[in-house]
Amino acid sequence: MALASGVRFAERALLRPWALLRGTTLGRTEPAAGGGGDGARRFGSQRVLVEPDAASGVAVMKLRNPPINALSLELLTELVISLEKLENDKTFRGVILTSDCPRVFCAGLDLTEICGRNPAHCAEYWKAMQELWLRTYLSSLVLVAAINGACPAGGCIIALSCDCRVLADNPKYRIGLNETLLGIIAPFWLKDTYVNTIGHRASEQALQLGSLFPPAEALQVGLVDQVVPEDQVQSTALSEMARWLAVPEPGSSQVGPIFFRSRAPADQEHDAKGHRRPPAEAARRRHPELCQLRLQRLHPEVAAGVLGEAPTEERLRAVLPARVLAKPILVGTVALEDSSPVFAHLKLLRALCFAHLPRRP
Ligand SMILES: CC/C=C\CC(=O)SCCNC(=O)CCNC(=O)[C@H](O)C(C)(C)COP(=O)(O)OP(=O)(O)OC[C@H]1O[C@@H](n2cnc3c(N)ncnc32)[C@H](O)[C@@H]1OP(=O)(O)O
Repeated sequence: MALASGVRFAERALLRPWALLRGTTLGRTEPAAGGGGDGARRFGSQRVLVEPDAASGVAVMKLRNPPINALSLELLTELVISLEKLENDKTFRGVILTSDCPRVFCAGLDLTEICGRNPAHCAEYWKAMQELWLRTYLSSLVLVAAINGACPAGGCIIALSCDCRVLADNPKYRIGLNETLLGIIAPFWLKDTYVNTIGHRASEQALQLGSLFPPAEALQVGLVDQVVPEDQVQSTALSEMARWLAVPEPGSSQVGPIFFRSRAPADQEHDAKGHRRPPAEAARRRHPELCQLRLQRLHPEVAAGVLGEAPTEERLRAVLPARVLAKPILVGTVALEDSSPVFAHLKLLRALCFAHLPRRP
């Protein structure tokens, strides 16, 4: 009986997906029907505005770090805290990520957090960036990116870690991993996600060329799932969310991680008997290094001594404590062109990645 009514509910939801999301709008918050208004209360922080709707179990999270939503340390931290709060509240099953700044979804890393800053600050910053990735990539919530502006580099990283991407049809809103053009090579965990999303050859080309795709091309290559007129981005994101959440329990609470990682190799997704692994475990198998990051801290020796001097693997090995070196750590995640004076200080990133990311088994 319960099963039958659940199926009927799902059918209704598929026919009218937005019905699941009554009370939720973007840009304003309507009282949740029958919810006593509790779901309509906004919360958040200075740079992240959260519009929760308890009735639908969906929250809209808006990045609000004008003018371009650069990922400052504060924004990264506030995003992680907001996501954690929603994840810990079992009322919520989905989050729509969008921008509160006109024309820009997110400009990526805040380069002022890296250029000319001391190693300790860079270490803290890079760790925060990785934490955000972990929080989104391994999230048990369904994440939909409502991309209502330009979405380069770190902005694209956030979008890629979502289950679904809806992009506004504006030729100025380009999306992609353009790090190469800044002299940065994307970390391998990012490369893997690109490959999972748009395929091997397309990723190879896009990463090497630092391509930023206009909407039509982004859709064609599979980087986004929908391109819609700008004024329909939010409503489309809500419809997409409803579609994902319409999957009946218990699957629906895990549908994001399962779908997101379903393109991982079968041996990561299934055990020896062919049974599907829980999504979190599959993710950990696919990206063990991401999970280890939680346990690792940048060692003071690294922060203090090596970073500013164009570190090499050998020099890092000479400095790092033996227990860290028990696992080889060279991943070559970020390489930088010394010839670029603007980004000269970004060479710090290289050491940070070395220090944080163990080699893949
Ligand atoms: C492993 C590595 C992982 C990630 C790597 C990264 O994320 S590196 C960052 C890469 N980001 C970019 O390449 C984006 C560069 N910015 C842009 O393309 C444009 O600024 C953008 C986002 C399309 C917005 O264009 P718009 O015309 O609206 O603004 P404008 O270019 O005039 O910029 C306004 C001011 O913001 C400053 N700024 C731009 N990007 C960044 C940034 N990433 N970090 C810090 N500051 C940034 C820009 O210089 C302007 O400053 P102002 O003082 O007003 O001149």
